[in-house]
Amino acid sequence: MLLALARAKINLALEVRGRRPDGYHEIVTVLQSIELADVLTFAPAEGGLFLEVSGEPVPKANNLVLRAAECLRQATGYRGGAFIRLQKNIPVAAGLGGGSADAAATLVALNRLWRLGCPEEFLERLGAEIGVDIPFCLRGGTALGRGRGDELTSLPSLPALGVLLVKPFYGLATAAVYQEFDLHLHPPRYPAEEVTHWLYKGEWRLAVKSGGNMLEEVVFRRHPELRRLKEELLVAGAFYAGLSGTGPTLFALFPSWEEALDKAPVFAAQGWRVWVTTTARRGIRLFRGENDAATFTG
Ligand SMILES: C[C@@](CO)(OP(=O)(O)O)[C@H](O)COP(=O)(O)OP(=O)(O)OC[C@H]1O[C@@H](n2ccc(N)nc2=O)[C@H](O)[C@@H]1O
Ligand SMILES: Nc1ncnc2c1ncn2[C@@H]1O[C@H](COP(=O)(O)OP(=O)(O)O)[C@@H](O)[C@H]1O
Repeated sequence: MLLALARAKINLALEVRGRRPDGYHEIVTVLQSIELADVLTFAPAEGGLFLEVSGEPVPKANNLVLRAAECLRQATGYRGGAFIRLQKNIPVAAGLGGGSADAAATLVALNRLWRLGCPEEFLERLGAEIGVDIPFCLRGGTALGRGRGDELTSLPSLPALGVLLVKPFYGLATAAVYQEFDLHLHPPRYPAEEVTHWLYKGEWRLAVKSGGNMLEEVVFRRHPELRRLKEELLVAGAFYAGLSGTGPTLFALFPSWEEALDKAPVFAAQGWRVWVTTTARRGIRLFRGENDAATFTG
């Protein structure tokens, strides 16, 4: 049996440079892994792929875990199956890349469980066909994403900073936010370039403070409560506060986990969902466990 931790991501910066002929958007983004993670277990099975889900509500049908497993089987011609359990801790449709993290963990774990020996680059390419954030979730740490967001360059790591995640009870669909972005004119901004510049200089404080997300304006226009929330997170002393991906989660960066924890109750008391975590240097972690295939209910 294998156990995998699938870490979520935040976007320290996100620039949208325009639409591509393939319908996607050309973006430049700085992606950062965080310790908030889903937990998945994998055991061999005959006769197909079986998934059990607990925790945050996410549909089983068309789940990215099953999509990733099926893609790996098709790409390699492997015939065996797996029992997979997903304990969903990362909120869904939140801008935190939870589904991509699960798909990435599935590719890594099944590659090991099924002894396929696929190289990392192969898994990254396969992952990119399923979702553009999957290559980053495989690699983890801090990285610059170009193109659709899946052409990656690893960047110097941040120290372990405290991360306060604050989310409303609704989710937002990625495609809908990008579509809405196209309806408006946006002044060009280059936060990803700035963050990257300061990270290479070893100035992580300046790096995180120069972050920004060009999708924020369209999301804030429809959800002015999120604009106010961002202001309050900054007033609470965050180095930086902003929308992660297409949202609706806002993240705020603090010098330590304790300081992020200290601020959390204020926002929880206002009725937001909150999580306290830290930045992470890795994406997926794999552990070998006891063989408990027999205890699976499938
Ligand atoms: C915005 C970001 C930033 O990291 O993350 P999330 O907010 O989704 O977490 C990513 O660009 C999303 O990543 P991901 O959620 O994996 O996207 P996909 O499933 O591949 O694409 C969903 C849809 O979003 C739109 N899309 C996605 C990426 C991109 N560069 N341009 C787009 O226009 C397309 O309409 C696509 O069909
Ligand atoms: N394992 C999974 N975890 C989360 N979402 C999933 C999963 N499988 C499929 N989905 C679907 O993918 C969509 C995006 O989910 P998610 O990755 O959580 O959001 P985001 O792209 O905002 O980071 C949702 O509509 C959800 O129903």
